[in-house]
Amino acid sequence: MARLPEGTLMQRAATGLAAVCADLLGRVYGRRVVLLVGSGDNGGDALYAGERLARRGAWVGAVTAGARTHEAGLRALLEAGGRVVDRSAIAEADLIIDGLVGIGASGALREPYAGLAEEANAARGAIVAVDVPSGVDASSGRVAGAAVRARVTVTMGAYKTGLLVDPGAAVAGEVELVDIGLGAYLPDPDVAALTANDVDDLLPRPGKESDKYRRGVLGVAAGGDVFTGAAVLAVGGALRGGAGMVRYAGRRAPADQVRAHWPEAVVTLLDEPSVEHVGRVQAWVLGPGLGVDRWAHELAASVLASNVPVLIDADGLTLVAEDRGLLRREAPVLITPHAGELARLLRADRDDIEAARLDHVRRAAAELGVTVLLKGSTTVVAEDARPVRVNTTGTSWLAAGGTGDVLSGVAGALLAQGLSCYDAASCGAFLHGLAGRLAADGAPLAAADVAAAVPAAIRAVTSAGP
Ligand SMILES: NC(=O)C1=CN([C@@H]2O[C@H](COP(=O)(O)OP(=O)(O)OC[C@H]3O[C@@H](n4cnc5c(N)ncnc54)[C@H](O)[C@@H]3O)[C@@H](O)[C@H]2O)[C@@H](O)CC1
Ligand SMILES: [K+]
Repeated sequence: MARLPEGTLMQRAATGLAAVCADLLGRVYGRRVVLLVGSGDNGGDALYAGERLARRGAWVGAVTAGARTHEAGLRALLEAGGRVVDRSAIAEADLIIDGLVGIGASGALREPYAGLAEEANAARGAIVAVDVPSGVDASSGRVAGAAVRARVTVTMGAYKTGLLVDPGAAVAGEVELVDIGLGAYLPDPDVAALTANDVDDLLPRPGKESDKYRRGVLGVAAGGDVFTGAAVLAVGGALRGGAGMVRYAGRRAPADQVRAHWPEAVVTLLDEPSVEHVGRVQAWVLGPGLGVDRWAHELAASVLASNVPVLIDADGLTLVAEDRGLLRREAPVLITPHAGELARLLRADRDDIEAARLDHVRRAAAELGVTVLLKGSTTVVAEDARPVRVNTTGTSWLAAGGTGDVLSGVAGALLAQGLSCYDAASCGAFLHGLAGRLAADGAPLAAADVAAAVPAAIRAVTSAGP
């Protein structure tokens, strides 16, 4: 890269930041903007953006929080008519620019930074965070103490992992990337996100010589006398996810429900907890609504004794948490826990997992020797020696009963069609998240709607274009 004059990157960052702020304000002239300025270059970005807004007629006040302040940035702000103010100005601001700390932060916010973050959160003005919301660890999404809750985060040069992974993602608001001329991505080699084009490339498509068997047969061992719906939803997800055929195996009550909802599925009523006579499948989904009694345990053992990939979810995870020996098998295993289920599997604390999802999903993959899809408001997929894939689709409306059963069906169908656990999990999460958005469209959804929207999600990635 050719050498850039010192400060060029910061000027580009400030220009992008000021443009986003001006958009958010609508009219700049006469509006009150307060800058929270830390001692590093993150504060410098805020000061130069403040200079630009002051030149357009905004009232701009800087609250300087550190022992030092970016000297040239402060001079520029003062020359443009801005001023240094005390923290009481925060409450009256129309817009607050958070330049306390960026990627140079370490550990929980110290005082006075932490208190300023809380005051900004309590104020009426919208907050624009510079690079990352202060208090969020840019490389992991960890929040160790107080953190700014931003309306918009303007991030420089690259999407930081901490903006994609909770709890950081939850406080970042909308994320706007400013290209400062370093290329759009400064790759963190340990984290990746699939795009619609990646998913399009990975998705299996039926060819001329395909028949239902060659397209992939998925076995579903799910549902019990209590949770019959889980079986219906998992089979629905599997059919919409492109399995050539779905074989359902289970007890009377869920089997009757599956038959009634899905005449396409081949149903085997099990008298014994064994799948020996179910017929050939290329992969299994095990666990949604299955129960955790002795019968369920034996059925799980029978499924896991097969030589095809198995996706384990829900009650299946409770069963393997009690008997980890079930996971010892040759063929691949994909587990799809939420934080509580992973806590039981790792004998860890649920809150610790929520606070450091990347660390725990990596640990689970390494310790259990399986592929792990950790569900949550950001879903992450880990496999030993591969980058963690962070899912960028999804919507909070997906936090509804039964959506996880649909996900296991969709990802299971991709496994049966020959994708690896890693690709099936990450493509499954992508399509499921997108289907959730399409189904919700700003309003509550039911899990069955998500399954119904999976084909539209597949069409959307196919037509996304290169
Ligand atoms: N690196 C680059 O190429 C560019 C960086 N830019 C900006 O520069 C930022 C990074 O600047 P710096 O490296 O100066 O670091 P920061 O400004 O992110 O933070 C470092 C300062 O914060 C203090 N600090 C660290 N942890 C703290 C804590 N927990 N509580 C209170 N204070 C704490 C440190 O003592 C240090 O003075 C980026 O986030 C971005 O905003 C942009 O100007 C564009 C170009
Ligand atoms: K910041």
